[in-house]
Amino acid sequence: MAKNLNKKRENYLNWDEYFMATAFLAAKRSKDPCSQVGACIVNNENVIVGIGYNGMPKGCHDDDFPWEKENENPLDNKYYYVCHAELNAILNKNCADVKGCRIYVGLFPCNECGKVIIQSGIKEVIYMSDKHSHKPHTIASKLMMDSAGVKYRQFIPKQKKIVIDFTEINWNSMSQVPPSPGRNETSKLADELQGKCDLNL
Ligand SMILES: Nc1ccn([C@H]2C[C@H](O)[C@@H](COP(=O)(O)O)O2)c(=O)n1
Ligand SMILES: [Zn+2]
Repeated sequence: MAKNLNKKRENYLNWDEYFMATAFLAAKRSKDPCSQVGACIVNNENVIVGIGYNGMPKGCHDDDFPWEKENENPLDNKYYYVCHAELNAILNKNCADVKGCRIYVGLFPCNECGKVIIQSGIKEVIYMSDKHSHKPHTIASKLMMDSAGVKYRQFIPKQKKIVIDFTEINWNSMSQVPPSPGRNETSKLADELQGKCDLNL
């Protein structure tokens, strides 16, 4: 299918999709075998000012602390140790403060993160899943946010998946389709280079 190169692309990501996808990408860094959560903080100019994911504190090695969740000794479960994505995103901020910012996060923040969000001055939470909505830590978090005037809303994706394809950058600029399947990567790459640069490989 030929691209119309005179017109603006229409299927670009909107801001919510872009920032939620960024939070989900950050979650891919998590070592938690059960739940990978990412968070992305954005200022009023739609600039990302902090990113984080759930993980062990700095200096507490991933291999030395437990990832279990149901051990009868709480010291052998992850919960006392792991830093939540929202906390890490706030602590990782690359500006003086995050006052007036919004935070995109995969899971609705727990009460502890709710407190940190409120105290940091973040004004809006955009979350993907509210699967723990019935649990006291989520209810407490919402009670505090309601009282403190922190807004929250669920992100409803228009599309279920956003694909990142590292080979896309090599596709022919006149076509939206990837190189035809069934040939090895080297010959596809040669075709692309020839089409773009006429190198006569
Ligand atoms: N809003 C949230 C909720 C949870 N997390 C982290 C904390 C743990 O690493 C994991 C939850 O573990 P599970 O009980 O599902 O095994 O997710 C977070 O970072 N932010
Ligand atoms: Zn939390």
